[in-house]
Amino acid sequence: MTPGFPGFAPEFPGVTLDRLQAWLPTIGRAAVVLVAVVVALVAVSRLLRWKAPRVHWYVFGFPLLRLRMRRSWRHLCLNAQLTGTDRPTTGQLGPLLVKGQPIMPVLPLLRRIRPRSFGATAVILLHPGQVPEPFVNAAEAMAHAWGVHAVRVDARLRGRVRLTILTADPLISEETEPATWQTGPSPEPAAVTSHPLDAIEATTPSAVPMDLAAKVGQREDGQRWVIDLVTFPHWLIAGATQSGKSTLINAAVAQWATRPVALVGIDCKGGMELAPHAPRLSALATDRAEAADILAALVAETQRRMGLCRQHGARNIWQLPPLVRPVPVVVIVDELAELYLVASRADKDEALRATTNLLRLAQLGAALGVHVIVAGQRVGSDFGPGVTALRAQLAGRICLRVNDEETVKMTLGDLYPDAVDAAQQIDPAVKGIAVTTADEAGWIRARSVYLSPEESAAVIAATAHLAPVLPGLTPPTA
Ligand SMILES: Nc1ncnc2c1ncn2[C@@H]1O[C@H](COP(=O)(O)OP(=O)(O)OP(=O)(O)O)[C@@H](O)[C@H]1O
Repeated sequence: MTPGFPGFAPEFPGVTLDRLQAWLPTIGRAAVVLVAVVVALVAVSRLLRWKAPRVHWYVFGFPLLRLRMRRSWRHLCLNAQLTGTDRPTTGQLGPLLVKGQPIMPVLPLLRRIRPRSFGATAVILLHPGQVPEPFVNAAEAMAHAWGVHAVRVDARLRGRVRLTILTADPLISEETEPATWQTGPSPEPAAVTSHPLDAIEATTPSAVPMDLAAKVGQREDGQRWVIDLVTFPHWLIAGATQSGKSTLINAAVAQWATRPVALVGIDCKGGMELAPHAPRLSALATDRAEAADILAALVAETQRRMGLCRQHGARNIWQLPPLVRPVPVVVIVDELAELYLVASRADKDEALRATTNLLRLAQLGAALGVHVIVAGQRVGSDFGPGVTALRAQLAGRICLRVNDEETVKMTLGDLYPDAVDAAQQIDPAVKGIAVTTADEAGWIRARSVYLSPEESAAVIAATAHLAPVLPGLTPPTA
């Protein structure tokens, strides 16, 4: 019998000292190869991360994230109370009815983890009896467990929730967007999108609204940030001073200015913000008395459009024959509070007239091609009951950094309660970041493009001749 290695003999029969000595070079070579492979992988990973971050993400980052998600799923569900049960939580024990926590909780299924350029997406299948709310509340816990920047939970589908996993904050980057799309597409009104009103009753192919989408920045999921007046006819923009409100409005105006659209400015801070757009505006109010007059004239114009639609049996201006169809009007109100503030009896009447007409425009305007963009540093219930009625009409919401919780809640809380936290966490050091309405995603973070005052002025100068004249309104003297 071959002399055995005493310690090994019982556990590894056949492994002898001689054999072990014979294997040593092979084991050594295998170890060297293994170390070389690991070193090479680390080097390739670092190089890719530096030179081609996207390839690095697909080759290394995403498989590691998926592994982390799968491994932590059980603990995450247990700790964040995301589990369901396949047994009733109440039962009978002798004469007693007992209620308790399930000993064998059932995990919701984490499925379809797919790589995306911004991170990943996944779907969670809910068990019967589960609701999406705990998953929405657990978004922060998921982000921590998986070591990612943020997890967005979309709970609008039945029986499942969709996760958007962002590995890093794509909005914090030194790079600026190329100027080609900052200043808008060509002024041809040919580009069209479907209009929600046409789904109700479409008449002729020409009854399609003009493209009223302004590309104003980048969303955190990598898509363009678009303010589309066809999808959401009216918008509320809240942002503290120096948060990037004017820059955002400039970016939108630069896009609408290139199309046959009438732009009207209401800037009761003496026209300081909107005056640079004056050459392209069809009217500009610089105080509340002027604002009340302009808004009254626009209500009259809205009523005229109503009559026109009635006469032609149309449900919106896009169904009118092209020859009689009026141009869309975008009314930009900068500093909403200035319309509502009241210091005297005379102020009260003027404020009431201005704000009532603004509300009427928001109520009636959508189908008649009159759109309202309302901006302010603060939006509060102390403005009066009219402000919540106005807010109810403004389906598009944008919340830049603001200074008080009430403004965040007023801007987002009624439609997207789970967006309130995200808006409160906007970093004051990074300008132009906002939480915004996003058609298919509910809400999303986004950052506006930076359009310098010179670039903005150049677009206004180049498009000044396109400013339509509206009935009852006088264009501002530039
Ligand atoms: N998207 C952006 N990227 C980079 N810088 C930006 C962006 N948006 C705004 N800024 C910068 O932030 C500063 C404030 O922007 P802006 O004037 O638009 O803010 P605001 O909210 O209108 O302030 P105010 O109410 O005081 O006029 C400006 O210096 C501007 O250059």
